Amino acid sequence: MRVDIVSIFPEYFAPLDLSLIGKARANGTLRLVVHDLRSWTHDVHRTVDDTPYGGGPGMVMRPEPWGEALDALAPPELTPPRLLVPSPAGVPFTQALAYELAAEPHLLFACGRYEGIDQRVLDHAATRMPVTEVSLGDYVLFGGEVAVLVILEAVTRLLPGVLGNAGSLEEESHAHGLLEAPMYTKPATWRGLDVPDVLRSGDHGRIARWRRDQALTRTGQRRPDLLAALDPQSLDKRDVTA
Ligand SMILES: COC(=O)c1ccnc(N)c1
Repeated sequence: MRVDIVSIFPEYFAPLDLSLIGKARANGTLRLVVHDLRSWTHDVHRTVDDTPYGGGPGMVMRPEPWGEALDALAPPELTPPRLLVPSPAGVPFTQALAYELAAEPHLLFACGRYEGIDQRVLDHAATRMPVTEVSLGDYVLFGGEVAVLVILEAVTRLLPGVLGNAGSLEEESHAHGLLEAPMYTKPATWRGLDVPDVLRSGDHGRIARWRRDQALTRTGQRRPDLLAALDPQSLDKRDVTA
C-alpha cells in the first residue's frame, strides 16, 4: 500500500518510524511519504491560510496550495488514490472502514488545520478521485494529523504480514461486531484475585463459549448500539437462550 500525507506539520509523523508501522515501511508493505503543504506555496511567507468569506473567527486553508499538492500526488495519468480528510464533520471511522481502507492500493491524507480547508479543494478533488471526510468521534482537534496517526495505525495492522499473530484479528473488539472478552495471564492468583476457572480448564469449547458470553455481556452493557446493529443471523442460537 502506498500512503501520501500532506500536512503543514510533517514532523508530527515521526512516530510512524516506530514499532509495527516502522517494520511495515521497512519491509515494503507500506510505502509512506509525508509532504509539507508549504512546498506548494510560492510567496515569501509560504502562506497557506486566509480569512473566511462570510466572516467569522479563525482562518481557512487556501485552495491553491492544496490544488497543486493534489495535482502532484494524484496526477491524471496514474490510478487515482482515495483522498481521506480527517474532519469533525466526517463519517465515523470504524473497524469496518479500516478494513475497507486496508484494501486500497493508495491512500492520500489531507491534514486540515485552522477552521478547515476551502471546500472547493474537496469538491474539485471529488471530480477525479474518491473523497472521504472521516471523523474519529464527536470532538474537535487542532488539526487532522493526530487523526491520520490513528487511522493509519488501525489500517496498517490489518495489512497482511504486519501483525505477527494474524489470529488476534479474529478475537479483538469489533472483529464480529462485539467488544472483546476480558483477557488474563499468569499468575493464576494476583492480589487475591483469581483467573476464571474455565480459562484454566483446557476445555476449548467451554472457553470459546465463555468468551462469547463475556463479549455479548460487555457489548450489551457498554455498547448497546453495537448489539442492536448485530445481524441476528450472526448470533449463535445458543446466544439467544443464554
Ligand atoms: C481537524 O480535525 C479534527 O478536528 C478531527 C478530525 C477527525 N475526527 C475528529 N473528531 C476531529
